[in-house]
Amino acid sequence: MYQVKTYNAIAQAGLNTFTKDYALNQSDQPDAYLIRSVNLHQETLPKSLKVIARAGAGVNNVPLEAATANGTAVFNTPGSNANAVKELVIALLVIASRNLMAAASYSAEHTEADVSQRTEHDKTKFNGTELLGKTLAVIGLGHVGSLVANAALSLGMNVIGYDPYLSADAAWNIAKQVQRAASIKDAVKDADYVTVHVPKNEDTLHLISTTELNAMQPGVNLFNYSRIGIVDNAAAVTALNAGHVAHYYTDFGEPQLANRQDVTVTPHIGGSTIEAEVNGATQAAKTIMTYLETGNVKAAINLPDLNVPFNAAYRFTVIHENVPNMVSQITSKLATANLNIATMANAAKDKTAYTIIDVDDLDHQSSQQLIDALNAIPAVTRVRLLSHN
Ligand SMILES: NC(=O)C1=CN([C@@H]2O[C@H](COP(=O)(O)OP(=O)(O)OC[C@H]3O[C@@H](n4cnc5c(N)ncnc54)[C@H](O)[C@@H]3O)[C@@H](O)[C@H]2O)C=CC1
Ligand SMILES: O=C(O)C(=O)COP(=O)(O)O
Repeated sequence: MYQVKTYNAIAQAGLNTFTKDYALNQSDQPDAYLIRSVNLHQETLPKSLKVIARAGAGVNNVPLEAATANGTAVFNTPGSNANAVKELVIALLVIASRNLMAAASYSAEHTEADVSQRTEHDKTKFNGTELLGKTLAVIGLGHVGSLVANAALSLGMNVIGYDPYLSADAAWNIAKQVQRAASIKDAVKDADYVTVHVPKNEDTLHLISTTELNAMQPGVNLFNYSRIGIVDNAAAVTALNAGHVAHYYTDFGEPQLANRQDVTVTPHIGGSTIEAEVNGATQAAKTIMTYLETGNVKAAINLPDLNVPFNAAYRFTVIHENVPNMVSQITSKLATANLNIATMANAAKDKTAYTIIDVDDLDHQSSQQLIDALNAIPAVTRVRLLSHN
């Protein structure tokens, strides 16, 4: 039985994906975590933990170095909630252009006596503009940004994108009318609306700060549905106070943003639709099962891709540092145990490497000795022995 520990509200339909070989929240020695936004940075990851699956996109809440050192694979569920974020950002573009928040609050305050005055006479206070023909800058054109860019095009907007690290797969999803900017400043200089869809990491902290805000034209509307800290909120408040930024919409509250007419904070609901939650939880559960049962890896955050059909009787998987002489050390331990290798594959990503070795015969008595010997190789962080049930 595999043990899975869940954090946050995980959609039941996703949890139902687990087969009868999986128990949920029954052990303090879990094989897997299935999480959303819980902050794991202060947690000590148990040695039993082989995999963390984040239902959703951002993994800034996961201590990636500690996970890698623990031999714990980390996955997210790319794209599972991208449509939810896209729809929210498009809604906010419409809200921004029509001054909808202020208009609705104004009408909500009406009394029977002044309803006619408020609905007809005062409507001139809430004239809006149209999105048609306006310019949207999209910073980050991955799963979310590409959908936002394409949807904005279909509303008749001019769309300028900036993403220096765009993957080939992501590029295929972007309509050719999206103009490509060479820098953030170029992307935002003519924009009426600027939206940011990048992961949070040390390179994107304060990606939008004073310099970038000053490069925008007065009256710009700014959207941060990525993460707190990607927009420098202190710089944003200065730009709002100066009237340079007209309105700031974000999914991430902070005291300095509170009680301002020119800031709209939503409570981190970008991915909070029934559909996105089911998609993410289902994808995460499948990822956990594939990794625990086969050791195969596709699109992990901290391990290389390695996909070997599991046809042999037994499989060793070894996570180790990406340093010379590892494969020969590993195979020499198998040779010492008199094991014949049926299939073997190895791949590396950054500082980490991963080796899969399939064998047909294994003497159970000596298998633990072999696992111990492999674990004793200094740069090895995790050894697993898998077999078909
Ligand atoms: N508010 C919410 O509930 C949600 C927030 N998010 C946030 O949005 C982020 C983006 O999500 P996805 O589009 O699904 O991720 P993704 O990984 O598909 O796309 C991110 C894109 O940002 C680009 N990028 C990275 N650094 C950049 C930089 N310095 N400048 C410009 N582009 C850069 C990458 O090349 C990639 O194309 C997530 O990492 C997460 O933090 C995602 C989903 C829901
Ligand atoms: O997927 C993401 O990165 C999100 O921000 C969504 O977070 P959540 O799963 O709603 O806590």
